[in-house]
Amino acid sequence: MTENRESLSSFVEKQERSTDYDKLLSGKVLVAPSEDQYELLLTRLKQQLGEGRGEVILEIGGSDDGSENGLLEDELAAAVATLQSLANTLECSCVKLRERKEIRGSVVQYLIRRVLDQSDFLEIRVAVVGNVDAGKSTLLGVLTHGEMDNGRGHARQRLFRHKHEMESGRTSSVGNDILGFDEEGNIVNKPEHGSLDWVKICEKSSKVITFIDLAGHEKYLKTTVFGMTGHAPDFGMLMVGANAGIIGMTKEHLGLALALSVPVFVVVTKIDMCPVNILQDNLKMLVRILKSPGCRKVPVMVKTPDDVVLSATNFVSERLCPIFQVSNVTGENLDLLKTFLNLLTTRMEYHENEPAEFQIDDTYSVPGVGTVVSGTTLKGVIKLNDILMLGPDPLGRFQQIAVKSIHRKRMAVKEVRAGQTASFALKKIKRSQIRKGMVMVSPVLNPQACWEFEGEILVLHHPTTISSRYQAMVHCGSIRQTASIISMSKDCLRTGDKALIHFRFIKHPEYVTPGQRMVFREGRTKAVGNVIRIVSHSTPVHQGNRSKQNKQQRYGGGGGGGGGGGGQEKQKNDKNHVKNENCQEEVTDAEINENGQEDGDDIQKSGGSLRKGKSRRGGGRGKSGNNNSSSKTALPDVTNITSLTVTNRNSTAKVFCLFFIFKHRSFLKS
Ligand SMILES: Nc1nc2c(ncn2[C@@H]2O[C@H](COP(=O)(O)OP(=O)(O)OP(=O)(O)O)[C@@H](O)[C@H]2O)c(=O)[nH]1
Repeated sequence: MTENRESLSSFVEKQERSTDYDKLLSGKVLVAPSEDQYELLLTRLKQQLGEGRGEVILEIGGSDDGSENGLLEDELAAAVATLQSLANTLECSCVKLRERKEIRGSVVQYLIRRVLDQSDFLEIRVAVVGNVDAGKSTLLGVLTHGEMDNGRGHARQRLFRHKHEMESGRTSSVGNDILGFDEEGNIVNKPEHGSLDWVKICEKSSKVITFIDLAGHEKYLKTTVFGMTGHAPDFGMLMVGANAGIIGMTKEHLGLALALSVPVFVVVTKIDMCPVNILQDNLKMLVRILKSPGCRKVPVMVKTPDDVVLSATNFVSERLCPIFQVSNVTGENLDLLKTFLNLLTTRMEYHENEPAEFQIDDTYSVPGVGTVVSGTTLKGVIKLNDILMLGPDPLGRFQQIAVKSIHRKRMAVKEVRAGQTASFALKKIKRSQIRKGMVMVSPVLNPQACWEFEGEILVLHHPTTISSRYQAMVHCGSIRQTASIISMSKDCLRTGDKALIHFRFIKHPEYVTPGQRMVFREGRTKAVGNVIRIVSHSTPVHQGNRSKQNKQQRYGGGGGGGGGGGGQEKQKNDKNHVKNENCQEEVTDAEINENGQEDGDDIQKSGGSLRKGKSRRGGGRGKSGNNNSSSKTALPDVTNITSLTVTNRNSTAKVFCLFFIFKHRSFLKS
């Protein structure tokens, strides 16, 4: 505990020294400002609110150089009155968070939060990860519904979205749950008959925390990675069961958050049922892992309201890792966690003045409304009736689309800004024409899809070596598609190696932009990096030219750099690719299946493409074959698999013919 305090205070000291501490708003000038000083204070506070997207935490009476060791009682009262007047002028609330005594007097921290109109609120996204049974869904149920758990899965029942989740008690899809805070920091969630009215929550909230509830089981890892990349979380909440400790997927999920530079805080659950010695051992192990050279975090146990404010105000740094110990059954320490969530501020920089960019992470068909897409606005502002370019389709084309209506957390709004998630109802388009990973962007961007791109990646884990022709799943924003390595800046890659890699998507072109973070993954093999360069791709214009164009795209004509292959292989691939173009609906179907039902993780073999998960699961729908064909067809390196399958199919056909002839020999003779 003492060690913990030391690490937190030394971390905070370093942070404060390294940042340009705002003496104006924290200093004595607040006690009795002149008219000019008041104007200056107003301008500075406005600026800080802008930087903090509508809120800021201010400290009065302290300074980093020790020149002001707190304010006397009457000074403090005057300073607080000035701050409150400034807040009122800017239509903000002013809530006291914490007070401490220094040599001379008090140092106080205040939360200044802009009072927004009913249709607006600050949005923070928290991805909830951790091993199966760590208590993720239970904690979210308890936080959002305000009712304790019974230790036997009572609280999580409200959050499950599928019958099989109810039955198995396991989350399999990406879920969204919201927790609203008003300007004073009070929770506004008020369940009525067990369910929450999202619109009411949003209307009453100044800040809404969206929890992206991810699956803990390894077989749903692909969905979990999608949640981390496609839903653009601001923070990661890593859940650890007190009695189980760091087991199963915990390290994998922590590694993923680190790889994607998502700041993580840890919540240790079930402290009510864990013997003290086991809890201590597991905490020691957790701290050791967080401090290890691979993580380089500064773990801090959050035990008091003071710790909460300190860790929340310093959490913008990726290095600090607050640890909470809670019980979903007794409610112990849940208040600390709630206060912490209320104080979280978004870490991402969003560019509202740039042309609009929206990434689609889900599609729906709503009766009476039509096709609806949901996702995150990455840049710009999107307004009702705006015309955007939607794409790329399987041929890499974009089409104009009009925004019919906009919802933020189920609440109808007129516009949505960068950093906010939203759902759009679209005019004149079928759901089957849209898939996850597509984007809607401003026409001024003149968007181009690409088959190939260059990325700089670091291999975090691979049991052997990665070489050209290796295939794995690329996760990049909400894009999730297998890509093959065309060439690399090194002959082969092992764990820890970094290289510049030329990738090629195997199914259809995608919209990727330089600088985007990406994960390249196959089972537990994982590499992370950034998109460096797009290898441009000329979009086919005429349907009639499809087959020729595709041939060109696949073999370098359209984008250059495609792998070689014999003439026969080319023909085979080309034929199969034409089939691919028509598989849009099937792709969408498969995606729905992944999100909604059992989500078998794609397991792909090096140099081949054996999609275990999908083919196993997709059988029921009778469409899985196409998935196989699309992966088989795309690249020369998988032709061995293709010919193998074809041979197998031929031999099956031969056996069937022989059986048929044998069975009906008498009839055939006659
Ligand atoms: N005693 C006790 N039980 C808890 C606590 N938190 C969760 N549980 C129980 O632990 C079990 C597993 O909780 P879940 O919330 O389903 O775990 P999960 O991490 O969401 O699991 P997946 O959805 O499969 O990833 C349930 O039976 C909960 O009632 C806690 O703080 N104390």
